[in-house]
Amino acid sequence: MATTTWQAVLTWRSHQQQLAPDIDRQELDWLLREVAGVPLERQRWAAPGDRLELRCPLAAIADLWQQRIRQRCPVQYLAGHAPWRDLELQVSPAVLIPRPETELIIDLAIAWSQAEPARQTGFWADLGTGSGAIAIALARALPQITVLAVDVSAEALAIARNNAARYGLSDRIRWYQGSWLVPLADYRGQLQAIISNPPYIPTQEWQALEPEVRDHEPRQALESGPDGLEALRHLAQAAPDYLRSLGLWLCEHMAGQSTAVTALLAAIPGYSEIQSHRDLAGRDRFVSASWSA
Ligand SMILES: C[S@@+](CC[C@H](N)C(=O)[O-])C[C@H]1O[C@@H](n2cnc3c(N)ncnc32)[C@H](O)[C@@H]1O
Repeated sequence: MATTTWQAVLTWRSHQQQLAPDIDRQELDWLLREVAGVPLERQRWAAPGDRLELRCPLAAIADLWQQRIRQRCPVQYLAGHAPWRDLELQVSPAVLIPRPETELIIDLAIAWSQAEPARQTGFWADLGTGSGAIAIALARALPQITVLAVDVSAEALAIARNNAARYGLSDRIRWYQGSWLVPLADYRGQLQAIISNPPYIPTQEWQALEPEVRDHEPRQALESGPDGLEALRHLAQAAPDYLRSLGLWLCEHMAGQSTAVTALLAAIPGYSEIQSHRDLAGRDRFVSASWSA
């Protein structure tokens, strides 16, 4: 704990903002709130001399801010957690920082499940679980399902397990390390739904990403071959062996890949009701399909 005044915090904040005029000032405020516990929303009612108890000295936030500026490290990694839907998830450079647009995949899955009570049961797979965001949100929204969460990264799975434990979901999610559906051989023909936000960035575009992403987030969470479709192609081809009849295939993809992903599914006999879905910015970002054995 550290004691200071509002005036000291606001003077310090203005100085730190000037050190990095190109970085959105909300990122510094986020660190002040999330790491030091500064209640910035109360600022307008505070007098300059009012005292404030901080969780850590401002010097510690200054160190983090320097890492943000010099190393271009995302603030979520510096704080060690990220907000996502109504969750607060532990993150580290071993996992992708869960993105706001991915929140919609949960709404799409819930909407599908509401058409029939039977869909709200059984085994649902989250392939490439990362921080566990999708697995945890699905388990919370659908209390009768069991989620099978897979990732190739053991470090990511350790973080995902911690996150699930924090929400009391350890007995609702089973964890598997391995490639996509390979660890789920025991569930062939039984999956109610396969949900995934796989890597989908073409190799050339990965190289051109901003340093916050390219130099800090795991490459295997982002890049997926020359056309960005390697993982999605594999998931389209492998899923039919694992889905039960009328099961759901639902994946996120990059903006601009919608036609290619729907074509991948349409080329495989048995997929029907192939649909594109938009994110809140109006871009096609998800494809769903029903599998008929
Ligand atoms: C785009 S991230 C998604 C993470 C998380 N689901 C989310 O939405 O924030 C893709 C994830 O797929 C995992 N992954 C990459 N290749 C994989 C493979 N062959 N099998 C299983 N998981 C894989 C990565 O480790 C990463 O966690």
